[in-house]
Amino acid sequence: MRPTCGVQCRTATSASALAEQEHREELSTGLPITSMDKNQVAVGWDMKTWSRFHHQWLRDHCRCSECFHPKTMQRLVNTFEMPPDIQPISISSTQQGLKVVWPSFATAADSDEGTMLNKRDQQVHEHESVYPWTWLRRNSYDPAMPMAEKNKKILWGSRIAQSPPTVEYEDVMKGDKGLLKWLTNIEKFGFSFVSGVPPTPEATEELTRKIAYIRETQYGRFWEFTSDLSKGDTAYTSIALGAHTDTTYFTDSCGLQLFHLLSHTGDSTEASAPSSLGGATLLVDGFYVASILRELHPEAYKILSSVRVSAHASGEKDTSGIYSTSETGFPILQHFPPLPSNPSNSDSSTLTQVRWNNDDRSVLSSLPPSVVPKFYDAIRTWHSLLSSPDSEYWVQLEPGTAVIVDNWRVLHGRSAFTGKRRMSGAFIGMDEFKAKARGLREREGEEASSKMDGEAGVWSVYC
Ligand SMILES: C[N+](C)(C)CCCC[C@H](N)C(=O)O
Ligand SMILES: O=C(O)CCC(=O)C(=O)O
Repeated sequence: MRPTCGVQCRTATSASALAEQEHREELSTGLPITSMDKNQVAVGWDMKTWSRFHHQWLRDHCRCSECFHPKTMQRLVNTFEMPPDIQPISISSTQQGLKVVWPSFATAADSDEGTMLNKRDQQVHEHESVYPWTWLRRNSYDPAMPMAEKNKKILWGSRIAQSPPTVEYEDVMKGDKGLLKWLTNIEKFGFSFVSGVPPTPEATEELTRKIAYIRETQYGRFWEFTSDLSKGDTAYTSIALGAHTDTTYFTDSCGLQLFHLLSHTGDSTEASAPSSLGGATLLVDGFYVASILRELHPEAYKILSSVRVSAHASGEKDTSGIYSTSETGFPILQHFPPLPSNPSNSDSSTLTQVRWNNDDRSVLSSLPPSVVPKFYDAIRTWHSLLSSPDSEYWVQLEPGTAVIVDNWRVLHGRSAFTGKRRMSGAFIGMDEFKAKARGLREREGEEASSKMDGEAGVWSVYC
């Protein structure tokens, strides 16, 4: 017997009579007004704001437990068994959301021979879907109704030093609330300190894993490094490193990077103040600097947003081989959707990633000759803004305070140093970071109004 969709099914005649009665009610209940024609359902959010949803879109997006697996959150309804011209038997506004009664058709659950209903039974069992209003509004595509971004980015310059975003280690380790605060800091500012971290590799790794599993690279998983050239990269020296993002030579650059200075002592045995030994950390908000570049040097902005730059890492070529993006290259400033050739201030392209490491930049071999001088002018302008006192935030890390950066937005660097310096940290993938933040947010119930569990199925804001 085919499982029903967990709600009462009705025969066609009673459904339309009931819908008529419900329609009269909805006008008096302040619920969104609904109507339909042969292709779409219209939802009136207020007298001026309407959304339209194609019937097949609605049926394909039913989230009841028969159409959408309640645990795996994967589609079960067979999109391709659904008649392209499917039409509701009835629609109505309810407190729970838009209710639609559909004619039945075979679904994935029915594809198994043993459960196929005979034709008569199929006609009796309509299928009822309920679409929560907030889910519908968030997923409106005609027109699109993007919800106000909850955690708008806060761009910053050197003055962030006055009150840098910080969370307590204890809070992060204690539970979801503290962890979400940390991740929200990263979403807003592109970085966050964590104070009170035991200055050990073990505690630092455990802290990192509160977000997600570590992204392993040619440098290992969780790393401790010092100036011993144990790996073929200048990070393993004591020279100064200008503001850069890491792994520009990966198609998918690492999303987050955590740093925790475990110790820094002079060459001789007496104690020495870390600051006298150098090794200060530099942070720069690449989105802040890009916003200035776009405003003051639009031509340079366009070049950094269009020229495809390749990068490489070949310091471990005997073991990990040669990483290179020379086949494709990526723009220094990546947008979604891609920046149009003649960007206007009003265009909807959003800067999504800064990919900049001048030390790892490979041979420029694909630029038209006429563009070469313009490219150098553009990166010189970019570099001058990145390295301006207004952009640079210098901080002397100390054991006990870790810092994590969004490696797609915030550039980091360091001053040269002497003495024995042990830095530790790890990379985390951008997808893993975002997935964790979404999961915490849903669990925190911040989207409670968009989520409904129970008979009508499981509704999540994101899927
Ligand atoms: C962090 N750790 C020292 C392990 C690796 C540093 C990698 C630095 C490399 N030039 C890049 O930009 O990716
Ligand atoms: O040693 C540091 O403080 C930073 C090193 C660095 O820039 C990197 O690992 O990418």
